[in-house]
Amino acid sequence: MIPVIDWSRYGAAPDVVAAEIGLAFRETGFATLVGHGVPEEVMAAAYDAADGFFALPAAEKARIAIDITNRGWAATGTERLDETSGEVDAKEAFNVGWDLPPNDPRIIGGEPFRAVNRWPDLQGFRDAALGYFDAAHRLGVSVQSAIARDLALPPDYFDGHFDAPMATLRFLKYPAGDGGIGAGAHSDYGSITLLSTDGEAGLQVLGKDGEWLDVPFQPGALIVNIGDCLMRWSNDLYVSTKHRVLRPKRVRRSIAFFLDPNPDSVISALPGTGAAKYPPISAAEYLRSRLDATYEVPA
Ligand SMILES: O=C(O)CCC(=O)C(=O)O
Ligand SMILES: [Fe+2]
Repeated sequence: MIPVIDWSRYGAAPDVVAAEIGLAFRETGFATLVGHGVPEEVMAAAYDAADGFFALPAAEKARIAIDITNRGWAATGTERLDETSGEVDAKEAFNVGWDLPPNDPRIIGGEPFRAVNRWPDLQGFRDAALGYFDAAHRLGVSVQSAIARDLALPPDYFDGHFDAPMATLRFLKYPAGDGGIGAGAHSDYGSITLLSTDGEAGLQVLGKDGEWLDVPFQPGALIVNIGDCLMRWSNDLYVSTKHRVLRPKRVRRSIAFFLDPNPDSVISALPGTGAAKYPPISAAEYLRSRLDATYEVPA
């Protein structure tokens, strides 16, 4: 069961809403957010931008192919989210990262995951992508503050961990097909993920009994789920749950926003979560290790 949480109540009743999302993260790691504050027109503009991009000729998209900084186009067949399966994912994707100018000292200094974004030559694309990125980032920081409350930490506990984060906005497109896998079974890598889908079925979550359950679609809502970084940070108090996308009957689009901490954030058991089960690790090191495993598609 994935609970539906009306986020517009968070301002007036922060502790109540924090307890609701905390419970969801302890039980399944998934919730559906309505009243989340990402404007409808921002979401619509992002879908339009994504459609425009995916319709470009492959040669055009290949000019901004995904690189070590996790920005750009991932062509169909270049990813395998289920590292144990022999199947590659039938999807294509485009990633936008934390936006910086080329002369930013963090880029010049070689900080991990700091880079300029790779933009297609499409009118309005950059504004639409960054508009969605900013709105999702704001919501993500607000969800992190609820997590702090749920864990009896000061509400601003995470602020310094997400003010220049390794966040990735990812446009996804799954081609229509007959059977097979759109995105292999996986748990996400980061702290939290905010996911919008276009209503075409396919997303499934692995239940505790080992059965795959369809995630119900709610127009305009955002699915929020936690990733392995937050599971580790919370000393396994929260659970990141496996999910997958079946190859859809019709073309399916979705927009994911992966919120990973600042690169130099140290991920070690949060105060009050008991004896640490894992050694400390920097958020950048953790993300790198997970991305490397996903992209290691044998020839
Ligand atoms: O497209 C979706 O609905 C889910 C995608 C997903 O789970 C991911 O990219 O991590
Ligand atoms: Fe995922």
